[in-house]
Amino acid sequence: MDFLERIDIHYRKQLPFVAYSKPGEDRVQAILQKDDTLHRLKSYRDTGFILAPFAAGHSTILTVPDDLLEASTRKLPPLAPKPDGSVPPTTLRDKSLHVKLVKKGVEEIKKGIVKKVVLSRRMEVESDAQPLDLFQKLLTNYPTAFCYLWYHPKVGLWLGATPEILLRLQNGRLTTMSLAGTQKFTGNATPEWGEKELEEQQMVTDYILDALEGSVERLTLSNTETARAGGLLHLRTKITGRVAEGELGNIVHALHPTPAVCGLPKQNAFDFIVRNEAYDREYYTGYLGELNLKTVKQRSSRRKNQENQAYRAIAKTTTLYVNLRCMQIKDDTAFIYVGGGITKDSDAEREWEEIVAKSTTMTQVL
Ligand SMILES: C=C(O[C@H]1C=CC=C(C(=O)O)[C@@H]1O)C(=O)O
Repeated sequence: MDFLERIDIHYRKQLPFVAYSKPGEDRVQAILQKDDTLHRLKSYRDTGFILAPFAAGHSTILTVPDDLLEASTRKLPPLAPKPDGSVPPTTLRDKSLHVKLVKKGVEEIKKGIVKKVVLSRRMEVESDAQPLDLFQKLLTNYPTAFCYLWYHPKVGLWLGATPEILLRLQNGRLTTMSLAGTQKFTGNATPEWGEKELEEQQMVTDYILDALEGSVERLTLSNTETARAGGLLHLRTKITGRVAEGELGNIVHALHPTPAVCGLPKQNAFDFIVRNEAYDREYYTGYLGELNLKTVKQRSSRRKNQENQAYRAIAKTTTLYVNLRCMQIKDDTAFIYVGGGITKDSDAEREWEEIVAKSTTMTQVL
């Protein structure tokens, strides 16, 4: 039985699982939990796959690695999106509400209450697509993103293709990134950036450095570069350092939510978001990924089994991604979550266009 079939059977039995592919890797992995217990994360020493919300109103969920699967993405049948399948699910009402929200955010900045705030919305599209087909399209379309399909019968079904890593920790070496600023990719992978985007991204870099100082040694920054994410480009600076044993939870809490998804100062931006966005972000702009897991091949000698290799955890690696460019599927509706960083120089119309462009990462596969 192949990788997709096994996941499909698990999903039909309404049992929790997550299937995912890391940026640039040509393999897809899955963690299957054998029963439908809702495990909440107790400690950052736990092992499994976590899905954490933006705000504390929802739980951080741990998918327990009862069964681990892996396959080569090259062996999965590629599913390309429909060429005309990128109509953004927007209405005039959506637009006017978002423009109003952004203008309110800019006023808040002018009053000096916040310096930056990330404002988002949830768009709805009718869809009867099969989650596994959507996941395959994500894999085909966004090989440089972290693509995932996450399911728990007591929580719901989420999927996405995010360009942003929250952190990676392996053998005491920490990697994170400051990712912000957006423009459409129009063929030039190294375009000019405006002041607004440069400033917006610098704020994220400064925040991360400040948050990590004290708990991370030998902090090092890469040059700031342009990173492509589907049809979009962002500014990215990679940050690395050394971390002592047992610091993971503190580092996650110091980083999340970064100004790439919340704002500055953090608490004021957070309060503004909760009071004004008028919907619940749930797991959008939260984070997800492997916690203290390292998978190592136990090669099967039987050839027909080679797609479904079994794995066991032997060393501790944590790789968490920020849950961006994602959607939640409920019955026949896909809820697409998108947002953008607002600074004093934001133009509300342009901010609207930016989130419409971001929404096409998901609408293209629907
Ligand atoms: C909040 C989102 O993107 C963040 C990450 C990269 C660029 C962003 C921006 O340019 O605003 C956002 O900070 C989103 O995609 O919903």
